[in-house]
Amino acid sequence: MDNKKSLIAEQMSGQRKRLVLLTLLSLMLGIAIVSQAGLLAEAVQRVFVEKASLSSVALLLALLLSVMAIRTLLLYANGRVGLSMAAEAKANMRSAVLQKLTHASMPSTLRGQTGGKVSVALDAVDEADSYFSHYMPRMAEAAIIPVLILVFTFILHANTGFILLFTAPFIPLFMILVGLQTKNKSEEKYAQLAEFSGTFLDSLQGLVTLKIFGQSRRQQQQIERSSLGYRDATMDILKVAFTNTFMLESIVMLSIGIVALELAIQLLVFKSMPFHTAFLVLLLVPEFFNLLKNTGTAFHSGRTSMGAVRKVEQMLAEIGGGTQPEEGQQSSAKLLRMPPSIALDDVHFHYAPDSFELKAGPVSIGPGEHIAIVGKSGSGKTTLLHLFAGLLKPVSGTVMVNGSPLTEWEEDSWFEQVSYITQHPYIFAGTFADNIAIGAGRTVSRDEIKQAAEEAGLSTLVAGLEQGLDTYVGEGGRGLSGGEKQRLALARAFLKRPALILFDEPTVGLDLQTEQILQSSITALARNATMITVAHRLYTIRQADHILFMDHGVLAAAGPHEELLEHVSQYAEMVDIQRKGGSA
Ligand SMILES: Nc1ncnc2c1ncn2[C@@H]1O[C@H](COP(=O)(O)OP(=O)(O)OP(=O)(O)O)[C@@H](O)[C@H]1O
Repeated sequence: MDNKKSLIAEQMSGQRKRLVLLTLLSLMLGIAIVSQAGLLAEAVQRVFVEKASLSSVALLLALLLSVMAIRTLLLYANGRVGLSMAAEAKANMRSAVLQKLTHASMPSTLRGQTGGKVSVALDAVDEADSYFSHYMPRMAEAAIIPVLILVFTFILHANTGFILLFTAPFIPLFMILVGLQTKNKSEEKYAQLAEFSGTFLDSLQGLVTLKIFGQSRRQQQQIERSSLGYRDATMDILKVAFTNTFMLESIVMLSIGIVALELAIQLLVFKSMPFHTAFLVLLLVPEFFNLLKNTGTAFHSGRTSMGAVRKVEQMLAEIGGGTQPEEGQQSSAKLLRMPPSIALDDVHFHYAPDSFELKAGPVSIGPGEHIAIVGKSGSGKTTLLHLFAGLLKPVSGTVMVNGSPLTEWEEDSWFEQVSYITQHPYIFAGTFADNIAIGAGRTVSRDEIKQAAEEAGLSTLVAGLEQGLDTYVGEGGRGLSGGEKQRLALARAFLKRPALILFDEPTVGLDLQTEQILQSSITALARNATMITVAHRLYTIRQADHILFMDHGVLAAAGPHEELLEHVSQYAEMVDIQRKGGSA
């Protein structure tokens, strides 16, 4: 997406046809308003001044009724066009946010508070609605109809034309002043809402921790503070809105009063104009000001929307493109489903310029080899695993897969080959079966899901549940232990049959039986795959073909276990500690 062009301008340029339609509808509406006033003035003139019979004006009244009906229809059509513009724009903005989040590099996606992002993606995008459904239709009307009425009034009675010409500019002038103030306030409101949502979600997720540390009262006060901040920001906007309405009403009343006074003087004192003309002008003037007044209100909500859209733009800019390759630069080369060879060619990575740095390479992993990454806590094991997975992009150097840079392989075909079993797999709100099925990336039969659950050692657990595979898990559902979650992630992997397995071995001690189930399932899964494990258990380390030993972000040594034991003293020390402690 081109960030230099504003999000609203981008949406508008995609909706040119609807904009033309809005302009045409507004023109027709203007003609209907003038015709309605003309017909009404004519009917009143004939019935009340010329005392014509009701039957002689029947045709005129029928015509008047049809024009009124047409005017209503045109207003409805105008609203419909605005609503469809808003629906399309909101859908586009949400998909832009989602696309950015899914395609940006992992660190930039994770930056900032989740609650804040949710509030921007939902509430701020929703607020953009009124720009398209309200502001744009009113602006199209304001650009055409008042001009039409003004020209017509000048033709009928030049004095009124001059009064309108003199008083009307106060309305847009006032709108601009108020609008500028509202835009900043609205941006402030969305910043406050994002902060409030972020604090609230954080507190909900960390409720147990807060309770244990006796911090729930402090957090409650913080929520209260951010909710009051949001309230104040909203009240500020409402204050501006009420002042705006009051001022607009005053200007309109005053202007209509001046016109009415001038008409009365012309009609009664100077007797220089016929009743028909005076009445017609008096019908048109409120229409003129009503339109401008509606535009004023629309302008206010338009500016509020623009503030919300600015928040969406800011979030898109903050997520940024990361180190994602440009579109078109990505190759369409598809990987074949077979264990890949992976190599690191002097890879250098950091999360931010002055943060943790990782240097690794050259490293070469053959197809089907099983690798263990070991090292102290914080030495960069998980970061290295993410670099292998392509979840993080190196700052310099290259990750090679089957002899070509990883970026040259089609991203989808790469992730189709990979299964990543983290220590804390994410369980989506849904049934056991749904959660296992997402591993396949295709529609799978109930039998396949059952089979995968069995292979991952989940069948005893599932059999003990009243609703079996249809039990709700994840948020709002039945809770799962760490070991159960990892087995569920394994079941996903069994459905997928990956060519590359990335495994973050649990650091917490699982009971012997669970550990054995996990171990034998992983071994079965890895039979025909390349596997890279962040290893904490001596057993896993010994079983690996090669060990990558990380020390303070640097790949300090690589080779088979026995060789490292013999030649790398720090490695030997670490293994010794593990042997004494059982596991790291
Ligand atoms: N998203 C991030 N942004 C900035 N720094 C990070 C980020 N993730 C991790 N780090 C830092 O990078 C360093 C390496 O982290 P990493 O998770 O790779 O270590 P590890 O060896 O896997 O540790 P452990 O065994 O404790 O899980 C740590 O100092 C950590 O604080």
